[in-house]
Amino acid sequence: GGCSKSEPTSAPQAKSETAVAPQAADTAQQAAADKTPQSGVDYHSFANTDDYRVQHLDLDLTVDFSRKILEGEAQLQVKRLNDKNPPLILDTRGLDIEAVRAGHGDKLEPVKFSMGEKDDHLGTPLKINLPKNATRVAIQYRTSPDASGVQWLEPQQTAGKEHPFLFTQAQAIHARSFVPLQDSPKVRITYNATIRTPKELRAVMSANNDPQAEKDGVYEFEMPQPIPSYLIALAVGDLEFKPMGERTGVYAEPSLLDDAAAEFADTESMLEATEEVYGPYRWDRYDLLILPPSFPFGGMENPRLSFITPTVIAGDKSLVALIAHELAHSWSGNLVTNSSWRDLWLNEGFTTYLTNRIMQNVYGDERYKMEMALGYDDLQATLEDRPDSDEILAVNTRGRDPDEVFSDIPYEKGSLFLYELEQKVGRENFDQFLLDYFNHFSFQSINTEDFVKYLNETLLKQYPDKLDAERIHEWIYEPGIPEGAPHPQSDAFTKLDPVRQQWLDGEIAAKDIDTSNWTFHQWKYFLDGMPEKLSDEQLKELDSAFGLTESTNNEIAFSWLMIAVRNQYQPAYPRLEEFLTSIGRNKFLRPLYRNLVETGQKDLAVRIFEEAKPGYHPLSVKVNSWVIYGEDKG
Ligand SMILES: CC/C=C\C/C=C\C[C@@H](O)/C=C/C=C/C=C\[C@@H](O)CCCC(=O)O
Ligand SMILES: [Zn+2]
Repeated sequence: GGCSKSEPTSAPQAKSETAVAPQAADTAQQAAADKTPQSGVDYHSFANTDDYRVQHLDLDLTVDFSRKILEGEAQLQVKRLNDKNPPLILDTRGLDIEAVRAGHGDKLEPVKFSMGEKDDHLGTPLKINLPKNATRVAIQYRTSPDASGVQWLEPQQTAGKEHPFLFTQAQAIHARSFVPLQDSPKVRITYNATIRTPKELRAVMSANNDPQAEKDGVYEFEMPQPIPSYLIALAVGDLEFKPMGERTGVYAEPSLLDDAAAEFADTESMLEATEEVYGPYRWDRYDLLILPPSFPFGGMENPRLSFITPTVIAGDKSLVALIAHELAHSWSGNLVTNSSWRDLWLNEGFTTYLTNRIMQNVYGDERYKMEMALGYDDLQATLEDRPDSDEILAVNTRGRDPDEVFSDIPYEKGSLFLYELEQKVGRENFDQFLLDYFNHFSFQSINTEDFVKYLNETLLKQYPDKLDAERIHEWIYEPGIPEGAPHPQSDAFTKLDPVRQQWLDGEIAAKDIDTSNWTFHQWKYFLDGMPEKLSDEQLKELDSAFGLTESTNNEIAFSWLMIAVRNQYQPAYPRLEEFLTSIGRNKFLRPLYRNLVETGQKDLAVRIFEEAKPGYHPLSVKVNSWVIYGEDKG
């Protein structure tokens, strides 16, 4: 599968034998990428990024499904930031380092290297003694079968059941489990890759994929824009492509392709709507890759190719806000990036705010208000659930596993903060601010203090009568939500409250409620607002009137199963088991397992989890082990 250098449709380029000269990123982009954040340490990386900055990666990996490993070579182009010449320290986790060479260009000589002490959360530092002035390092290595950032799927875990599948998930600190590098979002690199696969499979990456690439077992990729390591991504499987618009298309297993292309047909409109307000799309194409159901998230914003769960293919476009979210990351997160995981809200709060705006633009005001109101309700639930320290936007992640700190606080509280700014200065003025912000920091990694400094120099200075520095500080550095914060509501929801109450009071039968025009949002609101306890009769009446146990909409099924678990409604338990063993998305798994444990049903949780575990992503095994066993059982 030769893949062209820049245009996704040109003929495969002849492959040179020596290491491909690093593609010079656009110098302005690289200069932006090299800007060291003004402050802030990344506690989740061993890399000595004050001495060296990796600028480019040339990767050459062979995919071995029989041994479940990736093996080959990573060549790093390294920029020296001083003349001290200390060892180059890189992040690894579970990598078997075979040999290391260093030097200039393709004149590389073997050099001494050593593995440091292993850390439970961070993995193992790789220390490399560099010859004076060496700027290129070549590391021969292989990954381990249980690499934390790679899932190897057997054919029966895929839609087609014939071929194996693999995909990587690097966010937050899992790139180091499949590439040795400076695994910190403060470092931005361009990359080229050669991926060698079994001939019947196709490889795709967060790079310039070529849908015409011949399935000959060798695929070449280039990512010419500097990106943080958590956005390096690879998938290999029985993948075909279907275009949806001029710059958008979908990769999926053949049996899913048509449904996925129909479900996400509005992606091009979303792309255009976002560009109109927030500036040009910098990444050439915006394609989607549909993963098998074990994918642990709704989506992952890998540049040029968002990885998407099949659980949002609902048949009615009801769950496409997820696509808007991953697309919006092309501005917030991928173009302007958090320089450490403490600052995740810069990625996710901005992206959640942009998602709501895209949904309003493409699907209208009512849907916008429902999405905002559901987000607000999720935030309230999480604020009750998390310790105060985790409610802070610039959250202290030091010494903690980012996967454990992760919640929807940076998403929904961050978005609500930006919504308040919009309400105070006016939407047009706020959009101008965001446009300027994305342009000012494009291809840079910044931290919370960089953002606050920029806000003080712009919006706060322009509207001193409308904005208050102390309140902004409270939003960012204090737990909870400031007094008087906006509370988004939806008429489509508020009119459901009396209907739900009339049913609960026995004044109306479930079958007499007109649900014919309800969107998934209204179903979710109606079900999530049910009291903690319902009688068996009530549960049976809801289920028989609305067919909830058999709902094919995974969000509706999830809300219903949460009710079924806390009421031990046995008729839904076969569906519960099928749901937990066939889907790997933690947004659904964690609350259901927690609900089972907290309602005295731990034995059932253990039995289902142990049965489902071989099919779960390593991340899902880890985070749900915490929920069920209260510790990391691996
Ligand atoms: C404050 C926490 C700091 C860092 C955590 C960063 C990442 C943690 C990792 O576990 C999650 C990464 C990927 C998330 C991908 C998609 C999410 O935006 C959506 C998750 C919910 C869903 O499934 O829709
Ligand atoms: Zn996101």
